[in-house]
Amino acid sequence: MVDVKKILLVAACALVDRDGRILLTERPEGKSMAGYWEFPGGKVEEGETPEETLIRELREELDIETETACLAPIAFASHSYEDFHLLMPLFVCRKWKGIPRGAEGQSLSWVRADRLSDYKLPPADIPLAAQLRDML
Ligand SMILES: Nc1nc2c([nH]c(=O)n2[C@@H]2O[C@H](COP(=O)(O)OP(=O)(O)OP(=O)(O)O)[C@@H](O)[C@H]2O)c(=O)[nH]1
Repeated sequence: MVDVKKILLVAACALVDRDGRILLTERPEGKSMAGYWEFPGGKVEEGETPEETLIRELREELDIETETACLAPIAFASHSYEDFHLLMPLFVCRKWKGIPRGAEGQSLSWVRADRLSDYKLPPADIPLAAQLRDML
């Protein structure tokens, strides 16, 4: 039988600060891929656009507010994990209100693009880190 994997649509965001550093968040204990550093974001729920997902996730995860006009799509990941195939548009956001904090207890790190590869990234994110390094 052909192995058909479900496509999982996840929206992710590279928040970029005034010094050009990118925010990574650490996946907490108890979640899949705990200890990996990722871009904030999450699954696109039914009826949401990826931009709406990010506005919601950034509020829930980091306690900051942004808007669609501040989200620029720049790349995507297409990666097969064991249980699903991840399709993940990556947006850049340079403008938001508030100071990002780990509202769900997760650790945060502001990272220069050329240091992203020092972090343990999910396999899907490795090509994205290289693209960000070239683009930012
Ligand atoms: N947010 C985010 N998810 C990523 C990235 N890279 C990557 O492979 N993923 C994967 O995308 C999937 C969906 O992310 P999620 O944050 O909504 O999922 P989760 O495991 O927290 O699910 P849950 O909310 O049901 O507990 C996870 O399997 C996650 O590992 C990334 O850079 N950011």
